Amino acid sequence: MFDTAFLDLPALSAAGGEVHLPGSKSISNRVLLLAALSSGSTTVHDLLASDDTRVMLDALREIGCSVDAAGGSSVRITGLGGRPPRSPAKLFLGNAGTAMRPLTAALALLGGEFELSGVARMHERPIRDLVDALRQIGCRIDYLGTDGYPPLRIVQTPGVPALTAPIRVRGDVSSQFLTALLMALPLAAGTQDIVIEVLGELISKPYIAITLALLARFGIVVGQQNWQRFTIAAGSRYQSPGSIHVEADASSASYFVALGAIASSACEPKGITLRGVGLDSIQGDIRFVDAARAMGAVVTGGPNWLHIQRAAPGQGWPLRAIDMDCNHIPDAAMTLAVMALYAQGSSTLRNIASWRVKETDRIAAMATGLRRLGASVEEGADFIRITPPPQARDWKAASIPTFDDHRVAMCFSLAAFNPAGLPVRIQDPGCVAKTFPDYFEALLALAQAPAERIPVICIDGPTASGKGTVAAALARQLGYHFLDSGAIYRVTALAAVRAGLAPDAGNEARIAALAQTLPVRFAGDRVLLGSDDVSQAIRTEEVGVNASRVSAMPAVRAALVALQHGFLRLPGLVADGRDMGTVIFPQAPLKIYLTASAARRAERRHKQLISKGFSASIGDLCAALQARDARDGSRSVAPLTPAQDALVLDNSDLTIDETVARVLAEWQARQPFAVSAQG
Ligand SMILES: O=C(O)C1=C[C@@H](OP(=O)(O)O)[C@@H](O)[C@H](O)C1
Ligand SMILES: C=C(OP(=O)(O)O)C(=O)O
Repeated sequence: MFDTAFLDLPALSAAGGEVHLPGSKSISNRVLLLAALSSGSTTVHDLLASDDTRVMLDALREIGCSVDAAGGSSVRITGLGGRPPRSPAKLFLGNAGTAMRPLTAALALLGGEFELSGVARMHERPIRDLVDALRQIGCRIDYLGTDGYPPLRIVQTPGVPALTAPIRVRGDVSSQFLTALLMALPLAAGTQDIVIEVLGELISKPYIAITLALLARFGIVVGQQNWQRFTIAAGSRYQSPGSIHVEADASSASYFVALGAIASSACEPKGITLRGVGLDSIQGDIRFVDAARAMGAVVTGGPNWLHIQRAAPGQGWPLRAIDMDCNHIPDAAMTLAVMALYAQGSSTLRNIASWRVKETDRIAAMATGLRRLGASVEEGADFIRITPPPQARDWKAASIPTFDDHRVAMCFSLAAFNPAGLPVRIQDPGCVAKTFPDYFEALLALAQAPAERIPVICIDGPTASGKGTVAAALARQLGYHFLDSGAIYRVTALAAVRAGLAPDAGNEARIAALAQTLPVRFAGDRVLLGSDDVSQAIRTEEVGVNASRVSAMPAVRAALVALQHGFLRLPGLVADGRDMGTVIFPQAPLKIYLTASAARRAERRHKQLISKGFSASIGDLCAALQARDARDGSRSVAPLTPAQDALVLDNSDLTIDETVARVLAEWQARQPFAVSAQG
């Protein structure tokens, strides 16, 4: 997951390949709660692992259900099965509507003392309609903060309330209130039919269809008339299906359907294939496919797969503008707002008032981001109209605020396909953890950009200048890949010695041949040679000396060029070494030559050695450093010297953090975004 302050996506040019999407949030959290209300255990396969399901699982544990890992993405839930929940309990439910609303109803009916809270935004998301419905049947629920919003306290004596009259609930703010009642009220359906009546127009109806489909899987049949009257038959009992599979998330699919619709396919495989969800999904957001087709996308599909391709020019590309009632696909419709940037004419998305009370005010958030990109946007209480930038030159390089809303972050990544070739900055990309923690990894695995558009920061410099530490920290802060070219020379030296080749001039050709196909891989902090973890082995003094010798061999350096170029991948690279800016990435937009006085570097090395328990003399270390500088600076091939366009940064009097901050400031100053990193 990218948990950086921002993620800069370079302009993307094409996309293709296959992705298996994570599980549906709406199905996962419903199944978890239904399993918790059943007797015995239920194994849930392909469960979504994200913030929303984590808070639900934590809550279920807290109230006394057992939750056991069952291999891979499966968990086994042992339900309460008629036992009272453990109480008192305080439950933190993050920003998960699918946890807050259904748990409120279930716990109010089960009885006990509970406090339900969430993140600050959850305390601004309405819950009054549900609380009013539950109070009608005698449940005691108090507001702990603002009336009508979480946090809530439930203090309920156990025992099922007697329900005679129909229970009424408003359906025009969120369908989750009705879902919550439908999932909880079977607890009270022992000897009586339970009738729920919806007041006002029910929104987001397909989510009620998901609820009914999953209740049926747990043995509860609900009759419904016109989405207004729902009847749970007397004698209904939750019966675990034993095991259940979660479909992939149809809302998450929308970003990849859109990707297929707007990105060209430069090479095979053509288009985007999605696995795990398909045309017969029980999730209403699968209807996003119809909207994407109406805009021009070429979509084919089967029971659990979809394939999407961009239409031929003039036949759906550029996309067609649409005017659509989006009430049935409230989440996926946000993706249409970004697709509208690639359409001819203005697109209007209507009947989306609920956007204003979700993770953020989504109509306002989408309008902000779209305007920053150069679109004209009109917004009303329940609609948004988007007119794309008239010409490629009217697009702007934008820093997109995401307001802690996963969908805002995911949607706007698609703006990186803009015809102006501009990068897009997504602020706080980690907010996708709500439903799709690895979204950006999945996107970047499919997206392509020409090598010259992928940014590289080169950090070259002499030994003990701190370049490795600085480069690694920068890569972490930017979410970029990291090339430790020194480690590559060390691995080459190790591999040569292991192959019986002493690092002598006579073996240059053989070592170069070995370097050509060196099976080196970096996995997090580990360095692998084939399947062998050599992270420790390459750090010995002896390997260091040998690395210096092989690195002076022109044929070896030449053999390692392609391997180093291979590290240049989306979204960008920080490369640390001695010839990154001069030889390997001469086109890099930022080259830093990091140095410090020999005396300061000797001191640093001395501290390092002492901390590892070795004794050393600063004088000797200083002399050794100077000798190494002279050797590196005078070798015939790729001598250590600043590139002509490098910025020489002497960090003799700077800490590592200060050095990183300086380089980052240089990088930021070179970015085209009109708005600052945080703004
Ligand atoms: O029941 C559900 O799983 C959901 C219902 C929808 O909310 P509303 O009914 O508030 O529109 C949707 O936006 C949300 O992401 C999930
Ligand atoms: C509205 C959403 O979430 P929640 O389940 O918290 O309502 C969403 O995921 O877009």
